[in-house]
Amino acid sequence: MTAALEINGLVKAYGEKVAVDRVTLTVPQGSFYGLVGQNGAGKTTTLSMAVGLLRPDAGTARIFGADVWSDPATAKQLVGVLPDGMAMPERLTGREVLTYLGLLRGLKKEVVTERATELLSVLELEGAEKTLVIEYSTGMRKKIGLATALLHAPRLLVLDEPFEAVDPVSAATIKGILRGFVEGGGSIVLSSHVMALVEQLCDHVGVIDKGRVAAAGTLEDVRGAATLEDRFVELVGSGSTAAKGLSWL
Ligand SMILES: Nc1ncnc2c1ncn2[C@@H]1O[C@H](COP(=O)(O)OP(=O)(O)OP(=O)(O)O)[C@@H](O)[C@H]1O
Repeated sequence: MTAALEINGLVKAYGEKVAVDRVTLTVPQGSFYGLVGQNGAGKTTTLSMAVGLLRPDAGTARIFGADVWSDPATAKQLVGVLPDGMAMPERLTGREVLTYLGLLRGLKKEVVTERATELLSVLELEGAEKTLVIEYSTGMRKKIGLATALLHAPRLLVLDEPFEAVDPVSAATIKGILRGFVEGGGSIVLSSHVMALVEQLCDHVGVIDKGRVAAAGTLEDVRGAATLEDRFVELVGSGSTAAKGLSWL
């Protein structure tokens, strides 16, 4: 079966700094894939290249077999993306953003209106329907970003830290939406720092450390008999060093 997302040998350097160093990962269809790594490990850079937002120095990314760079129209129709620090038209209301992006995606006006109403309601943004995005809180921005990712009913969702700054009630709603999406045959890749969340939601996990894949596979294979957090610290960390400083505190 064709993978939902297949990235092969992705490389990205910013000047001397190699942010992503030959990253190869396969996200099987129907899987809920968690990408974890420390701050600056290269998750956002990897995901940006995987969905065609950032051109790699080397390597390929395919979404259901469609190359993101040589066949972007096919690839981008199949994917919904929540980028990190999403740039949005800030002087539009949430509904206007959804309408604008839905029409750009080629959806019919009635379909956009119906889906926008439903998304704003499910994500509890109806109250902010008439508010400009520039006035949204960080969590509300995540939610409207998620709504834009879902609007065209993609087969793959790529979500960069979707739960960051989202309150627990909204997080529970989003978890429900994402689980339902996978149960309905969709595939998801999300990045997160929260191991418990990845353990709770995901069936596959990839650990990125200093731009490289430190481990990848099913959740069971990666964590073994340990918790994901213990395994993660074992793979990437020297966690105790932080505690040695700050003697003045
Ligand atoms: N536009 C840029 N210019 C220069 N360096 C960059 C740029 N974007 C990212 N980097 C560097 O590339 C590395 C990987 O960053 P990236 O944002 O991909 O990490 P991350 O795993 O998503 O981190 P976090 O968990 O903190 O969001 C970091 O060292 C970062 O400083």
